[in-house]
Amino acid sequence: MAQYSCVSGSVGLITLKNPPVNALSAAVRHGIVDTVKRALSEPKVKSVVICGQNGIFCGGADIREFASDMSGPPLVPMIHAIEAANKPVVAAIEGSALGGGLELALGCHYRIAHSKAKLGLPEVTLGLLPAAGGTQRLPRLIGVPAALNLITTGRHVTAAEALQLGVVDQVTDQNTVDAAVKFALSVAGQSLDARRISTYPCPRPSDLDALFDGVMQKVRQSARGAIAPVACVQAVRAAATLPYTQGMEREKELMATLFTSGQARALQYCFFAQRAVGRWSMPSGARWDTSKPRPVHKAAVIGLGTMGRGIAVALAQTGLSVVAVETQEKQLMEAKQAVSGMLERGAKRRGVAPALDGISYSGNIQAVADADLVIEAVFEDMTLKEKIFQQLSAVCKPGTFLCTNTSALDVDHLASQTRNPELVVGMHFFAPAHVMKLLEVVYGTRSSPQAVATAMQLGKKMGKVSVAVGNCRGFVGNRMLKPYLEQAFFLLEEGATPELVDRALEEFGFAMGVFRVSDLSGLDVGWKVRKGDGLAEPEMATGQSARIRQGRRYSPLGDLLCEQGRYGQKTGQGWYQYDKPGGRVARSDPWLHSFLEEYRARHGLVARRIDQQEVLERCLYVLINEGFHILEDGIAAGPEDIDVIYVFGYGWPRHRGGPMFYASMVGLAKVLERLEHYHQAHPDVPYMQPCNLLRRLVASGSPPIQRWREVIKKLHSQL
Ligand SMILES: CCCCCCCC/C=C\C=C\CC(=O)SCCNC(=O)CCNC(=O)[C@H](O)C(C)(C)COP(=O)(O)OP(=O)(O)OC[C@H]1O[C@@H](n2cnc3c(N)ncnc32)[C@H](O)[C@@H]1OP(=O)(O)O
Repeated sequence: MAQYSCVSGSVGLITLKNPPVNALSAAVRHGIVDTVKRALSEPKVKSVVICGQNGIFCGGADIREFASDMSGPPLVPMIHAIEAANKPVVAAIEGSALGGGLELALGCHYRIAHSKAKLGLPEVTLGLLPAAGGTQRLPRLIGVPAALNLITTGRHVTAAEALQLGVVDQVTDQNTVDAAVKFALSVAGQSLDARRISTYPCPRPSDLDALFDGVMQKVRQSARGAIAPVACVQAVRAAATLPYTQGMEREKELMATLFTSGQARALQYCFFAQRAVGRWSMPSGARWDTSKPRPVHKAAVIGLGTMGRGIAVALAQTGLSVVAVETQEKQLMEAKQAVSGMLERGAKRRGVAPALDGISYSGNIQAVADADLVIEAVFEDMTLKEKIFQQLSAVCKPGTFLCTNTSALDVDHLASQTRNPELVVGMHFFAPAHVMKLLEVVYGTRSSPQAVATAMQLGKKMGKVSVAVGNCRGFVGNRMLKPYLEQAFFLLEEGATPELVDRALEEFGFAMGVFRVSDLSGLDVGWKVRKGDGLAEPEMATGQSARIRQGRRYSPLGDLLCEQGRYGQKTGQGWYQYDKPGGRVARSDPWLHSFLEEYRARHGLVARRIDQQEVLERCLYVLINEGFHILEDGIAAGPEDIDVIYVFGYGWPRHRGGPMFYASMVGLAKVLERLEHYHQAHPDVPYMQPCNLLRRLVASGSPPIQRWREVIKKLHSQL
């Protein structure tokens, strides 16, 4: 709703009220229409101020309404009526003015923002465009290049930048509503002819075609198949080339296409999923709202390799006091320099002072004794980690939380090395740890809710999207990755090439296909893991047994490349060739193709034609199938957890909503049918047998993803 009052004798004050972000629900839009009418009709009112309650102007259209009820006054005529008013209307912007919220402000004649306010048109991140005149008014106000930047990226700008761009007229450090009322009094009675943005001519850059062609090319490249950024460029082009009313028609047309697209649904699902993962729960019944985190003032990192350095930087950037420990002297010296450099570069980018003093270094594990929380980040070597956890348990003050940055190892086993297993959790960061947004917080069978709550809160403080998951080999992300990678190897055995597989995945929207990513991260990483699992033994790579390991079909292709010293980008050769070790441009490698042909001949395999559809179905559906197993096992509490992990940690295209959402869009019955088909065609290929939960969901009529938790709950209660 919107509340109306008359203040300072002649100012109509309209306050938007819809906690927590004053989204423009039908009730709020009704409220605005009614209160604006009232303010304009009351003779004593000479000017109007629109503000939002609780320190936030408006978070935009109510996204929840998009999936249900779109009745109520539409935004476009509502904003038009404000702009057409014959009394000055001033927007008092505190907190955020985003999306429809900023479009409402652009319909006002003046905008005054608090210095801490953030403004933006983030619709593109929801698969939409600013369709309440935003694509037509903003370029008229701030010019085409700046408007294109804001609308196609959806980035939020500070009040200072908004002032510099000309989005707002004034920035204040004082009470924004008071400042706006004072301003409204000062402009009462003045002509509004020059204040209606829709009447401005759109500044037309001389190189208009070149500008739009260049932007469109860039946008298409980075959009990776997302359609909203492209539509945003088309809408701004309409502003630059058409009269306002025709531009508005074009905006509406483009919005209609986006609005009904699966991409908008996927991106809006992601928006809510990202928030839902914060409301974590554990099978024990412990939950986010009943588990209190303990404050962390001092944190420590053990091991300053690539991961440890990134974690130390991310911790220091939160303002915590950090102790960084590395027992190898040379590595410690190098790490000190590297961490300082990373902190300095990060601070420069953010325009703040580097947190160099917040971090101290030591070669001795004793230095972590008074830390509130320690993150172990040494090599993935269980024996080494066991030793460190035994030492930490002896050295640390009582109550210190002990976390491991393992990407796959058993958190319960590490906890069993300590005196207080309830204080142990996994904190699985993704490389580079100071950049990547994802954090898997892994609870073991004995982890206390407080330990989980503390790790989740610390993750949030570090700017991470933290997802609480159960303990199993590979947790959620890497457990699902395994069948995906294996499937890609099997496809090569059957006749595919790395180029074909990668092209299919990149056209689907991944930034890089599976083989390019493997080359980038280093083929030796997986090789080491497979060796640790007793799979990649060189003597096994010949004869009949080469393709059967531990009683299961296995492809040794990755191991064979590593035996040749082909570790990927860093050695200049892997699934592709590079111009030099460390080179970035991947080229098709004739050696690799001959190697694959020889391999197939040696094993009596006849190459067949494989199309992109098969690549996608086999790689993605086995990954999804494992996701269903993870839900069935209770390792992830809901599909949102899996989807957030894949979008933020594994480059899954956001506009496809994450693997589980994608499955729901494809149709669960179809996913089941294709898995059954491939399982029958390749009975020895692991991971293709459809999961029980998937069958169960299909049998219950393929309910929408929001209702899967009910089916899972029922399934668990029957076990
Ligand atoms: C043929 C069909 C044609 C259709 C024509 C339609 C014409 C429509 C015309 C115009 C359309 C305009 C589009 C929009 O305006 S889309 C919305 C754009 N706005 C945003 O993207 C902002 C989203 N919100 C945020 O970025 C943040 O929430 C922020 C406002 C910065 C506050 O952040 P923070 O303090 O961290 O709080 P949370 O993010 O945790 O949010 C708190 C809860 O509020 C819920 N929320 C937030 N924004 C919205 C919203 N716009 N609508 C509904 N709900 C919202 C959020 O989900 C949190 O709740 P919960 O935890 O329960 O999920």
